[in-house]
Amino acid sequence: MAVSENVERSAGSEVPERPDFFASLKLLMRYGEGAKPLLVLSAFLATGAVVLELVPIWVVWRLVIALIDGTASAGLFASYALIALAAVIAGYLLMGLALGLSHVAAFRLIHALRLAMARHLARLPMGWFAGRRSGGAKKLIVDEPERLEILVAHGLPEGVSAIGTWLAVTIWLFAVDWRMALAAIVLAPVAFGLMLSAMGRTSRMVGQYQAAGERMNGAIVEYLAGMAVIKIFNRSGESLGEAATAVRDYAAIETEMGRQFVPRGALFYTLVVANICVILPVGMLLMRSGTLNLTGLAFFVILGANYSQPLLKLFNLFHNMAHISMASTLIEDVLGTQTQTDTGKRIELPNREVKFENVRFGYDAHEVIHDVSFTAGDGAVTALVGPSGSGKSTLASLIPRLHDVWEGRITLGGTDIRDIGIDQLMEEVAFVFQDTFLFSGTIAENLRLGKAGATEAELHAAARAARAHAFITALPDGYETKLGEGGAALSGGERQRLAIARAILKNAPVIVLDEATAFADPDSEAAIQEALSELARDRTLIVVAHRLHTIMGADRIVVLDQGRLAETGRHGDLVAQGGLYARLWADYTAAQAISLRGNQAAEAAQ
Ligand SMILES: Nc1ncnc2c1ncn2[C@@H]1O[C@H](COP(=O)(O)OP(=O)(O)OP(=O)(O)O)[C@@H](O)[C@H]1O
Repeated sequence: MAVSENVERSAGSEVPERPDFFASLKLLMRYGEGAKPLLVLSAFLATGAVVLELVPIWVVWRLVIALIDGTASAGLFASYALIALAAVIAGYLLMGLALGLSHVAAFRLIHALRLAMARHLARLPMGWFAGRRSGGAKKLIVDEPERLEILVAHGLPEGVSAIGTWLAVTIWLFAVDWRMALAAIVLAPVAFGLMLSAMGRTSRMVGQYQAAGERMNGAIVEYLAGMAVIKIFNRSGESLGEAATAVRDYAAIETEMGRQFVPRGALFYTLVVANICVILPVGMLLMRSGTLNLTGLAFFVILGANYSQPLLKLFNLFHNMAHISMASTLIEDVLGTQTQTDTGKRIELPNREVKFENVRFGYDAHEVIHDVSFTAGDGAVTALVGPSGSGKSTLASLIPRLHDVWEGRITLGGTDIRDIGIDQLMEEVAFVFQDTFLFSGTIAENLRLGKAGATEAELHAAARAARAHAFITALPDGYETKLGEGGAALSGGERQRLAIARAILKNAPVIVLDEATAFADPDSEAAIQEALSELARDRTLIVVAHRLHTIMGADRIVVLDQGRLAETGRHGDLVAQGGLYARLWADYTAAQAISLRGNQAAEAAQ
């Protein structure tokens, strides 16, 4: 039990409170295979560029010395000007090249991360998805890796070169005069201390910021997705209110983070370039004492006052570091979430009998399936029935391992489904959902999800068997008709028949069918029943049944009551027993009679 339970429980949508400042580096080491050499080269080139940026400052210093010495001439000025110009142009080119490389490296890393996340997500338990609003999950997978761009494309080359150059020049300054060098660098630790404290303050809020961002994305996606219901109930004001509040909360946190960062951040900015205020008085004192000459002072005034400038390039990086680290922490969390176990084994199965043995399962800590055992015979039709919320859909979802059982086991042909490789299990079991999901794309593309590379003849045969061919060919573009997102252009019955055609194409020996609760019209329902009979032929069919007349001929009916097995048997025997099924049947036939009378009354009125 422990493993699956942990998988389900670790799958929630918790946002960590604080970021891990080393998370980005860990991701880069693990997923940056194609990016690392480019980054090293880029940092190298960027260091060259920053060194070249210092050349004009050195040139000014040399000219000042020449002026002091009285050796300055027009030729000297011209040649130094040329050196400065060449350095500026070369620096510009090197920096361009460095940034070009670092951007390619960033895109490679982001690409590798997205791919790794997409692969990983496909193997996560469904509980992970259920715990998130779709907008929040989209933000996590699409937006968060993007944040690494600032770090990799700008932060690393500019940061490494800035710190490298700063250190090299610091050593140079100390080599010339250690007292003046101390005066030049004394403010730097204070500036960095302030910056670290600013980062610490923002990092404390970044968990809230992230959660607010997920809430905002979720609220907006839900607002747009629920537009039809909102309009019907004329509730646009209130629903917009919820989305608007989420946006305001997000903006408020962002503003507060800015307020926390800016005072210290601005002071960092000021102190980094303020060392001239220390260099000048210390230099004057040393000159007075006769231990520093004018050229020495000029050196520190010109070079010492400017050499911290490259560190300003880190400002933007520092400002964003909490967000970048949080994004990396979240990505690490996703990639570290335990996936479903997969033995990868292919097992020769003697038959396709599905057996539940003392199965327990629940969501979060709440158990909803209690010790259920039954057998769905090979090639037989087994129906799961029970009052709403009794656990029918949950039980069905355990067969293709949308979730793993907590206790007990489910076997297919005598083998625990967790021992069968996921690829094989997916070939063995087709699942037709109650809410049929159709991707935006053509009908043919949607059908081919059942069998990649299926020929046109195969598509048509499956669609005919699913009683879908006629309505497909009646569409203007036939099988090439494009469906809107989620297949919005088709009726519920048509979507269900496409899903059945897809399952027929897949030709899996076990079909799990979560029967749709309502269909648009009796014609459509009759067509679906025919399609289902085709689908069930020679296959093990497990159907979650809502309309009991459709399963009167089932080989076995499994009746659930609040997650427990209440009774099993065939329709006639169960009705005769007078238990829960008999009551459900009585309610169902009474409801049918009422709707029949309603229809007759409507017809009579016409
Ligand atoms: N993703 C989920 N997270 C938490 N609880 C869930 C989830 N899905 C279902 N449940 C709960 O599990 C129990 C069984 O639900 P399930 O949907 O399996 O019942 P059902 O018999 O199929 O219901 P219906 O006939 O209304 O579709 C219910 O109490 C339900 O609230």
